[in-house]
Amino acid sequence: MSSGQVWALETQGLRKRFGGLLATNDVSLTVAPGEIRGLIGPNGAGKTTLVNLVTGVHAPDAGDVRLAGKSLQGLGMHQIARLGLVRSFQVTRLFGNMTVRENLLTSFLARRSLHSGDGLALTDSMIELTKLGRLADTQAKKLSGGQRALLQMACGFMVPGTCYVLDEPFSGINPVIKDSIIDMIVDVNRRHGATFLIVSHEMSIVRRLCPQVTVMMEGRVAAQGSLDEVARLPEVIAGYLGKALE
Ligand SMILES: Nc1ncnc2c1ncn2[C@@H]1O[C@H](COP(=O)(O)OP(=O)(O)OP(=O)(O)O)[C@@H](O)[C@H]1O
Repeated sequence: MSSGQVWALETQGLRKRFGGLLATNDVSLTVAPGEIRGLIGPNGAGKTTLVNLVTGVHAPDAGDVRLAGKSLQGLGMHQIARLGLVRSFQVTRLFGNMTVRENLLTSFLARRSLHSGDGLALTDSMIELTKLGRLADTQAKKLSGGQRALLQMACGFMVPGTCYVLDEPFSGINPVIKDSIIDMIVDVNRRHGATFLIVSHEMSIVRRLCPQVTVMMEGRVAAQGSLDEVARLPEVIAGYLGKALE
């Protein structure tokens, strides 16, 4: 990469202390535009803290976050989201009495001021991507848990994000829905050039989705490379207590 590279997402020396514990300790990483980056590491490594710092849930004690070259210093969660950094969709609320289609359209309309696009067309394309076509006019409360998770994620993609940060998007989700979520991420990445930072413990999915992963351990970036490269590093193996990254 040339030195003039503008990263989709960049953290510089991010530090966050909780009492005596440095949850993130000088974390610097760069994610290129259109990349799908994995963020892995053992329990307690600081991954969620990093996500919270990047998305403005926590203010860092030191360091900075840049989105497309612009510092996010001092900005709150909502301001950051408005700039196009969109967080995991586990928190997106669905309206149980509304249909799948209405939920998607509502997500679009709630952020209408941010769009230049056509809400109906985007809704149709999300219904196609999620393969929820048969259920498009079904109320959200009648969906299975997995289908609801899929719809929540699709609602998140109705936000015009340039960079999506997904924290454990596959946890507790059945394999069929997992595949649909993976397809949706790949499609949003290819079609809209969106950038992703994905925290996951599911190595087979990380291997499929993420050409490069960043490994965090004890609050620091311990390694970066392809999953197979980093899985061979002694310090990574030791950090996972000798368990293979499978
Ligand atoms: N709000 C908080 N107050 C105090 N300690 C916290 C807080 N949030 C996180 N921590 C601590 O910071 C460390 C890093 O936690 P974090 O949740 O970021 O790790 P993680 O890599 O996401 O772990 P996991 O994979 O288990 O979710 C842990 O020791 C955790 O207990």
